[in-house]
Amino acid sequence: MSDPDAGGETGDDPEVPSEAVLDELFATIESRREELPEGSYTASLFTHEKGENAVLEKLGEESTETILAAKDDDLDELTYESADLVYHLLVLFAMKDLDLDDLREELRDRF
Ligand SMILES: N=c1c2ncn([C@@H]3O[C@H](COP(=O)(O)OP(=O)(O)OP(=O)(O)O)[C@@H](O)[C@H]3O)c2ncn1[C@@H]1O[C@H](COP(=O)(O)O)[C@@H](O)[C@H]1O
Repeated sequence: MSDPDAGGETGDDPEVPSEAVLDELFATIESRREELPEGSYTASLFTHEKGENAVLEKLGEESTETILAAKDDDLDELTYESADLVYHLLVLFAMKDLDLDDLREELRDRF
């Protein structure tokens, strides 16, 4: 995870109920995209010299790490790597002008 002193907003904030965490995270990602603060890892993904390939590569790495954690039955590691994976997926969504409602609608349509 990012250093919480490097500009994180959600962290362990007790004001954010767990069911709102994804929305808060996505709002933070969109804010980083708009403001591009220095020292922000998220902002660096939006300005990376590799363009969107930077986040696509991270998605590949985090997917592999998630799979390896599952194969090892390491549930703490599986949770940690899954969070990395979801975070990078949300950065990709923001890059593509998609949002969580697009994901929710797609999932709901499968009920
Ligand atoms: N949720 C995340 C988040 N998850 C993962 N990461 C970063 O994604 C990168 C993952 O790369 P690596 O896997 O190579 O790093 P690693 O986890 O140290 O190494 P591994 O053990 O996984 O190999 C790290 O730099 C993490 O800090 C994240 N960076 C930011 N956020 C959120 O984004 C918000 C904004 O943070 P800034 O990016 O600092 O503005 C924060 O408040 C957080 O809520």
